[in-house]
Amino acid sequence: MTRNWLEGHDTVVVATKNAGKVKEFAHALQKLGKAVVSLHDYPSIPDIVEDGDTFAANARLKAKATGDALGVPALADDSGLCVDALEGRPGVYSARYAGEGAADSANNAKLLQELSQIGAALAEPELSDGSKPLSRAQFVCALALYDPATGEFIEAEGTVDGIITDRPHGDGGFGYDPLFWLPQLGRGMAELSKEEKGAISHRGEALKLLMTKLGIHNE
Ligand SMILES: O=P(O)(O)OP(=O)(O)OP(=O)(O)OC[C@H]1O[C@@H](n2cnc3c(O)ncnc32)[C@H](O)[C@@H]1O
Ligand SMILES: [Mg+2]
Repeated sequence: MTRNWLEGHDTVVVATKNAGKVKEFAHALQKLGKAVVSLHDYPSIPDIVEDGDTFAANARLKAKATGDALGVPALADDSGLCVDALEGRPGVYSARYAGEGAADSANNAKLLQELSQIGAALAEPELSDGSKPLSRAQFVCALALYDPATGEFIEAEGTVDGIITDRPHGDGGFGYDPLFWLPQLGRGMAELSKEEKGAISHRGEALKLLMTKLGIHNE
């Protein structure tokens, strides 16, 4: 176990420009009495090039660039969707699947279009609303917490398995959530509250592991 790097910090810097991630971290860290600030609060930090080959490498890049710029510990999240029928794509390219700066809606449309092009279909019954299960998939989240004072990282990774369906379910969450069905719950990821998503998601799992590594017990 490492010392608790967040001790003495009422605010955690999360090295992200993704508003959906900010909301989820704010919700989770509020329970520890910590507020969250993000790259939206530091517009002078230059755009960080995410050119790592893995989620973990990109999370380290974002945490280091931000922590070094601000001189305080920074937490970064690199995450994405790995779809079995697409041999793990879009993976680390999830944010720019439909092009640089693509909106979530464009990425979701591209996912359905590619799966339809290759005729992806799971040999499983339709859902009760008639939507079709197209492929197994996994959300992955790599977290890196970086301390600029020592150059050290603490890292954690989480995953959640699900199924991509041919139509959306729910309008909560962000990103690919509307197309991600959780057969184990019989609900879509975008149908879950923040609390429910945090309890089962890739990000929730990674965060729990990170907190354990920091010696913080959050239950
Ligand atoms: O790099 P930052 O600034 O953190 O923001 P980003 O949106 O670019 O984040 P990533 O580079 O980690 O790319 C993650 C992609 O995967 C998607 N994604 C990540 N977590 C997700 C979740 O919990 N639910 C749905 N989609 C998710 C998200 O919408 C992005 O398209
Ligand atoms: Mg990104």
